[in-house]
Amino acid sequence: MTEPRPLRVALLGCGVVGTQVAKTLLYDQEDLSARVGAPLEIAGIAVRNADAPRDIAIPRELFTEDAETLVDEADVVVELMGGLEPARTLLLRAIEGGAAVVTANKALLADDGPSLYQAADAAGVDIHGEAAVAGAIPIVRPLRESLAGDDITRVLGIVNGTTNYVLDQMSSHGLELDVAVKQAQELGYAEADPTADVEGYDAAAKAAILASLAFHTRVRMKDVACEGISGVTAEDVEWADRTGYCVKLLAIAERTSEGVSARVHPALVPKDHPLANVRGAFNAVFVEADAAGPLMFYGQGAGGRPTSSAVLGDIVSAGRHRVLGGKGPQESTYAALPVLPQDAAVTRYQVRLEVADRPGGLAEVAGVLGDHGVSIETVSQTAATSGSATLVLTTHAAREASLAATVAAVDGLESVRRIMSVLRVEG
Ligand SMILES: NC(=O)c1ccc[n+]([C@@H]2O[C@H](COP(=O)([O-])OP(=O)(O)OC[C@H]3O[C@@H](n4cnc5c(N)ncnc54)[C@H](O)[C@@H]3O)[C@@H](O)[C@H]2O)c1
Ligand SMILES: N[C@@H](CCO)C(=O)O
Ligand code: NA
Repeated sequence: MTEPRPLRVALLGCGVVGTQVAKTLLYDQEDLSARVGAPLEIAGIAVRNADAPRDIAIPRELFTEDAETLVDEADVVVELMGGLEPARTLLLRAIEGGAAVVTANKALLADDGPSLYQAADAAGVDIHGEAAVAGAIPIVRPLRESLAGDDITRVLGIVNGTTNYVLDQMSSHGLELDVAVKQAQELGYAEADPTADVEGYDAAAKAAILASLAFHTRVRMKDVACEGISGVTAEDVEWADRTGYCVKLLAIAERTSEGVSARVHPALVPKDHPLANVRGAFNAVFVEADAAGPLMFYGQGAGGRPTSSAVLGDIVSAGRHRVLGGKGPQESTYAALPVLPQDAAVTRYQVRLEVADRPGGLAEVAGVLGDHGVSIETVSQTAATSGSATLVLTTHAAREASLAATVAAVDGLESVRRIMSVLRVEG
């Protein structure tokens, strides 16, 4: 039998994730090749500056500044640069040239996944993006393949390691938000511009990908209602703790009788809920499926080495298809369900107010909620400074739109000095 020809892997980008992928391809080459069924070789690594100082474990001759020529020579192109361009153009070039594509780029997949999937479909090549959602955790493949025979109703997850790390540090060590973000950058969790993490855009891209996979419906980044953690204060985290909750940035994708919705926002999660115990940069994704019931996926959602695990799994998968024939699953959007607007979301809320500590104040607030059809589940009042008190109300499930109108009306009451926070309660 003739020896299969080597598969040439082109890496685009050599940062936190790219460096780890390159090192494993070089040093675990024998095992990876055996799993693929053909020798895997690095064709080259495209970087901005081939002379920049880099990890000495990677031979210098692999670096090139000519990404286009490298793409044209490869069987599998692995994009680890991030950003929309030139990533999109290079991947389309790779696909059109007949190469399989692996990417960790959730921003690109959530913004323009359909063009890439359509191009891959037309060219008959694989496109894989396991690392794009929840880093090392296998979640894309389980949704696309293992659960393809079931109906998913809800996906609820902590999918951004940086913000989970930051909220955890604020809660357990009393750190300020910006100090904790710096640490997350140093640990290799944050995006090149950490605003994408802090403002929830990274989680929103992942929510769009999760919703698309779960509901067989095209959900793009622009469809996801997004609020990050920049408005979460040390006081919010402290009050959450006092009232039995943790603050977590959640990505939620839901199917209702009207359609599908996807949103990202900070939320209060009860301390006894498993999501409350997801610490540091770890991620967790809950999936509720009709027949399977609840499923939980948990693991490291960020960092070079954990993320490289998902990328390498995709490289092996794409390589196997090259050797054995066949190709990975295509995009599935046949259900084409309506994508619902943000104010259709229904959740419970915790509203914290500073009120004048005088008779009738609580009744006035309760009256406004009642007038707006928002029902109160629990209420507690704590005396604060002289003459004022902190009122913490938890509501039963209410529509986002009713709650917004209620909060505006409460703010207008004479007895209310300040709306301290309005946080959704999930889980
Ligand atoms: N770091 C993580 O924990 C993690 C986890 C999951 C997914 N991702 C995704 O993986 C991708 C890479 O992330 P990272 O953390 O390694 O980023 P990084 O910033 O550390 O690395 C990106 C590298 O690509 C290079 N690059 C950018 N544009 C280029 C161009 N035009 N030509 C050549 N090189 C170019 C940069 O110089 C940099 O070295 C991103 O899409 C990110 O969202 C990262
Ligand atoms: N910046 C991302 C990397 C993983 O996608 C995070 O913190 O989760
Ligand atoms: Na993953």
